[in-house]
Amino acid sequence: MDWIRLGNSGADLTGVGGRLQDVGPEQLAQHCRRDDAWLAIRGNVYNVTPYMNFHPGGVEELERGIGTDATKLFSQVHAWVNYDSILKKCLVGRYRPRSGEGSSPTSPEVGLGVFLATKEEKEKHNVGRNTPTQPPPRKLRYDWYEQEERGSIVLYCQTQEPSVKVTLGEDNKDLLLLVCEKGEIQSLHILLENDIVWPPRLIQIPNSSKVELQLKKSKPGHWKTFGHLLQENNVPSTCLHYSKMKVNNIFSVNYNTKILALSYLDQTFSTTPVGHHVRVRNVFDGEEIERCYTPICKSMVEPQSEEDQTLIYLMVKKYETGLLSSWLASRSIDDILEVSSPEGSFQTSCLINRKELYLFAAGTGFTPMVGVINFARKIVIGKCTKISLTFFNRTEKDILWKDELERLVQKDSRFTVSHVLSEADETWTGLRGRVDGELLRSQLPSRNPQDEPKAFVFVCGPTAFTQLTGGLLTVMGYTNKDYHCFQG
Ligand code: HEM
Repeated sequence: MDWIRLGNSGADLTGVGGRLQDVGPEQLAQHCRRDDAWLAIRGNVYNVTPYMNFHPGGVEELERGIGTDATKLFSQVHAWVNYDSILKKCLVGRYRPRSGEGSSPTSPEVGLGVFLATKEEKEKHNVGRNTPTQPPPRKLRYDWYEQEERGSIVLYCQTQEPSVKVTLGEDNKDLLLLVCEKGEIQSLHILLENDIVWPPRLIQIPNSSKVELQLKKSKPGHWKTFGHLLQENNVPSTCLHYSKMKVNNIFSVNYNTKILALSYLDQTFSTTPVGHHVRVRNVFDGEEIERCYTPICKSMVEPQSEEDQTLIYLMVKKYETGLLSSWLASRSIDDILEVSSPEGSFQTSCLINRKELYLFAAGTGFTPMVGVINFARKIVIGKCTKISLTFFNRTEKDILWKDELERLVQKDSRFTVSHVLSEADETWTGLRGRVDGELLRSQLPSRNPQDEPKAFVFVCGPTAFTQLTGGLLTVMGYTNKDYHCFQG
């Protein structure tokens, strides 16, 4: 709490005035003292000087990483720690290893979190400007083809699950596409040849890094061209950007949990990569409080409608002592919320050749599993043959989406669910207890280091649950390449 308070105090925790900059290895190495300590984790450089005395593992431990790219060390010790959230006020900029090793350098204005900024903001900040010393930016490759009723823009991305934001102007012709991946935002701003109908449909082609945006023409017919390109940009991105979103619909899940369907205020929608989360923030008595939520889908069984795609679904559990969660759970339709762009470190590439997925979730730690299950079910090449969810809750009425999970079991024979209750009543015939070695061994085969790895494990829940499960997995022979812990 003291650390959060310090972050909200307005003090400059970056030590450099908050202006984001590129940092190379030499500059990073100069900040290697307890009273002037920077370190890099997953491409971002943080000033950890003010965090030293707050680090739960102690000053000496944190000192082992300072002045260096501490990504490996950090992951070895506690890959599950949500460093980007804890250190967000300490962000100095992007880590730029020697030329050839990393991506292109940054111009100062790029840290403006343009991914979810409006076109006006983008123009105002001229985010695409490059200084003459910069190498040419990697451009987003795309293709276009059409049929009588529809046109399609195919984007060739770098990863399988990029974050994509689509905005259509009021004239229904002015189309802005923003693709955010690997710390960069690539944009295409197109004035289409003719009007289209909102919303377009975004399809992530399974097993490929291609994304297809299907545009429904307002009037069927042949277009000579797809329109003309107004601007294309590539800018590094390090910051979150908050957008105002409206509560479009509310669905009850159980006695203390709801699903809020949120929409942008204009013709915009965005996708969240698997396992990534957004933040919702609000100010209470002058203090800003935020909480992370992993967007889910409306249903794991029913196909997604075009409208569903334009909405962000958040499963919100009301915690009696949680200021933000109680506030969020009491929102009504048409209320406005502030929601961040997606963030997270999970990459679906770790699932390549893993045919069996074992998911261990406790309480709302279930929400990242929804995206993982949906993604795994879509894999065509190197298909998953087993998706096993072990879901820990206190009582039967706490189980989230119990019916939906049952429906999925009926629909997809690869999917199984085992519920484990810690405070079950006498009528409960399923598993009881908390996570321990015996329970884990009953749900998951041990990993033989001689065998080709075929299983991948996901864990999400409260910190104690995640830590304990992570430790038990290690005992069962799983290495940190075989499992991923989402922050609970
Ligand atoms: C890179 C060098 C780092 C090292 C060697 C290191 C080491 C450690 C160690 C040994 C612990 C104690 C684990 C235990 O008591 O079981 C710990 C805990 C912790 N560290 Fe770090 N740490 C590093 C960086 C960081 C950074 C940059 C952050 C910040 C965001 C951080 C946040 C935490 C947190 C939140 C815990 C408590 C974890 C928990 O209880 O699950 N650490 N660290």
